[in-house]
Amino acid sequence: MFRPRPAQQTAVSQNSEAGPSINVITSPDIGQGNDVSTTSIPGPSAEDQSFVSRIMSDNPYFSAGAGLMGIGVVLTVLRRSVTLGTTFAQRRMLVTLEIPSKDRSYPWFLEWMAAQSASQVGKGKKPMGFRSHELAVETSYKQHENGSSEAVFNLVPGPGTHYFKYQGTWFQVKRERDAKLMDLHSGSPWETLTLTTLSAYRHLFSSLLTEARALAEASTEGKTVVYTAWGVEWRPFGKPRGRREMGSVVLAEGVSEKIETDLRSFLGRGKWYAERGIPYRRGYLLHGPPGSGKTSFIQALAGSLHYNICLLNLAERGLTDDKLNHLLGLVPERSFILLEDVDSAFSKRVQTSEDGYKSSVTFSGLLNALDGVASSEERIIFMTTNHYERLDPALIRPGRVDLHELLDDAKGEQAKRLFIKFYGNSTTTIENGQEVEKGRILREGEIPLTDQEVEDLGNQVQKIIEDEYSRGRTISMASLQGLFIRTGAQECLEGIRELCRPSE
Ligand SMILES: Nc1ncnc2c1ncn2[C@@H]1O[C@H](COP(=O)(O)OP(=O)(O)OP(=O)(O)O)[C@@H](O)[C@H]1O
Repeated sequence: MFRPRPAQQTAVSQNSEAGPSINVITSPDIGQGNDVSTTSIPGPSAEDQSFVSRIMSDNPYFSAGAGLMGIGVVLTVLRRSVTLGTTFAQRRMLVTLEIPSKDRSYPWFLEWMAAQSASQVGKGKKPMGFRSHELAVETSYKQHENGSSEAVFNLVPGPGTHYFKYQGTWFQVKRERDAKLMDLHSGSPWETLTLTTLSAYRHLFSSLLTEARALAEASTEGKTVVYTAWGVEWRPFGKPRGRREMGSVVLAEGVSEKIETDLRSFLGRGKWYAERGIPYRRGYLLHGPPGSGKTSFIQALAGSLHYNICLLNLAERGLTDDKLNHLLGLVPERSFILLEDVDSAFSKRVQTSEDGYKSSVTFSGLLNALDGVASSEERIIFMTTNHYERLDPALIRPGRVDLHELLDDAKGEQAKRLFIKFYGNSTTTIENGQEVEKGRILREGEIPLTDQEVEDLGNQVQKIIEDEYSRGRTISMASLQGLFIRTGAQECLEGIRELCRPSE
């Protein structure tokens, strides 16, 4: 039976060693008998490559793609090595210092940079300046001897990258502002300064920061810094103020000396307190009518002892017992804590203020904060009030308030001393921290009085005040000061009686 034979037959067989191979069975022309020849094509392993390369060399698209891919790989490797190399070099050769805006050295550094460029400008040189196109302005006020002040504009690096040279070495400063993060206390955006220089000069960081700190301290030297509470921390309020000389606050005889002596003796007894396990703190309460010199005296006393003042307003919005406690535990060194008008802080608390606000410091919270943890750290608290009678006895018991002192309306001899301070021929000022006697500056058209004339007029002032006092009328020291500023020595005598008021 005739069986038609396929002209060509393909079969796949398993090549035991080299994997599957394709056997192509080709038949010779019909009529040439049954001769069958078999050709074997190699499998994908060893032979695979020649197969792939054949396809690639035969196909121009494949070969071009492979070429491009190769270049891409090489470039990626190169790029990566450059990045790694740079990072490595940076790590080995450069050093960076980060100063966040929360750190105390942050304003010091900016002030230092401003001072560097300003001092160079002053000398008529090119500003030291930093190489930059992004500047920010810091305005400060310079006080002249005659009391007038002038605004000084200092250019500091704004957000961006800047370069400057310090002790012959280049530094890069990057000032970055975070648009999303905010300093909740100051309300200003979170910022970071990053200083970079060569590793070999890393020691210059500390000398640069030391210089910046010294500059900041020099600007407060001989001045009193007033701190106020910003959230849970103390921040300087305005520029440091020139010290007020003690003699400029005229109190009734012996009062000033009594408080000063008490405080000085306390300051020298830290060891004594520690040995007995007594908390090292002292409280003072100055009470009396408005304008009797309570705040002025505390300022002058702080200046004379080279102390600063932490001013706390108990009725402040957002102040809670916890915050108060925290703040009193973090008072900057050599500072008095000043609580003004302590009475009103608590009478307001019961009521609600006009805008419906209620402060959340409680009376017991204040007592706890005043007592604090029994610490060996020095704590000096001054409180003032116009209404002594309204104070809760718990607030002013010994241990919380150790010295109560009345600063009253003007007494006769007190008014005379103030008069002589204003119209006498010499006046005391503070220069380089020292009290210096100087001739008084006369106002325009004023004829100077002899010492005897000043004394006689002073006696008359004393007599008027005593006379008024016997009639139950008094005048505050602040009103007298105002009168002496406005009028001449003779003229003021007439004005005193008018300013006297029935005493409360
Ligand atoms: N005893 C004083 N000697 C010299 N100046 C005084 C005296 N008392 C008040 N003054 C002047 O009056 C002004 C107000 O004084 P100060 O604020 O110290 O008074 P105060 O007693 O704290 O008033 P208040 O109770 O209203 O807070 C200041 O400019 C101060 O110079």
